[in-house]
Amino acid sequence: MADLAELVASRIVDVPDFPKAGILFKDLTPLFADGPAFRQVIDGIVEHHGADSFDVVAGIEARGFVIAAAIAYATGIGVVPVRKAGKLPRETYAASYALEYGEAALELHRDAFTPGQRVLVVDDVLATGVPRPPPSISWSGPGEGSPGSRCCWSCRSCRGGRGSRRATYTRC
Ligand SMILES: O=P(O)(O)OC[C@H]1O[C@H](OP(=O)(O)OP(=O)(O)O)[C@H](O)[C@@H]1O
Ligand SMILES: Nc1ncnc2[nH]cnc12
Repeated sequence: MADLAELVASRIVDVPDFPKAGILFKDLTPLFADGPAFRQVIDGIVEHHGADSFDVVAGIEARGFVIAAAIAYATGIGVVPVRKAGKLPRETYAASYALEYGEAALELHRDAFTPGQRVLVVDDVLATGVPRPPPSISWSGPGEGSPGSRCCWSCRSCRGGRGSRRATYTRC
């Protein structure tokens, strides 16, 4: 796991003051672009959680889609997009939250999950950690209470100018 965390850290580029002054942006595009490294990370996530421990994977727009789709393909399960407001065509559940550098609202189709389904929720970076559903976001309706919330990598010291600039990555 330490090796994997080091691999991830080595493929992330820190971009100061993006998208606004004071934010140290963690750019994961080099990790996504490196086939062997990306595969190792996806396999590591699946191994960490256990391929039999979830029935569906949900990815948070937009960078979470990249990871969720890869996990879904690797495990042969389905993927549910958790989207920014207004993108999904049918009835949704929605929740608003504050990002490290703004506001956002996430939605998912009301019939995205069935009761009792175990959902692996993935995203690329956890900065404030507010929008991890659930329990941070209380999705209601079918499937309520059943998902296991997981963020792939949490990023400490993301906030430029606050504390150390050295980031550490831990799988939760
Ligand atoms: O812990 P937090 O403060 O919530 O920050 C992390 C979230 O912010 C980013 O998404 P963003 O909304 O910028 O969207 P993007 O993936 O479309 O770039 C990132 O991909 C996470 O979803
Ligand atoms: N510091 C950061 N780097 C990359 N993505 C982010 N999303 C929210 N904060 C972020």
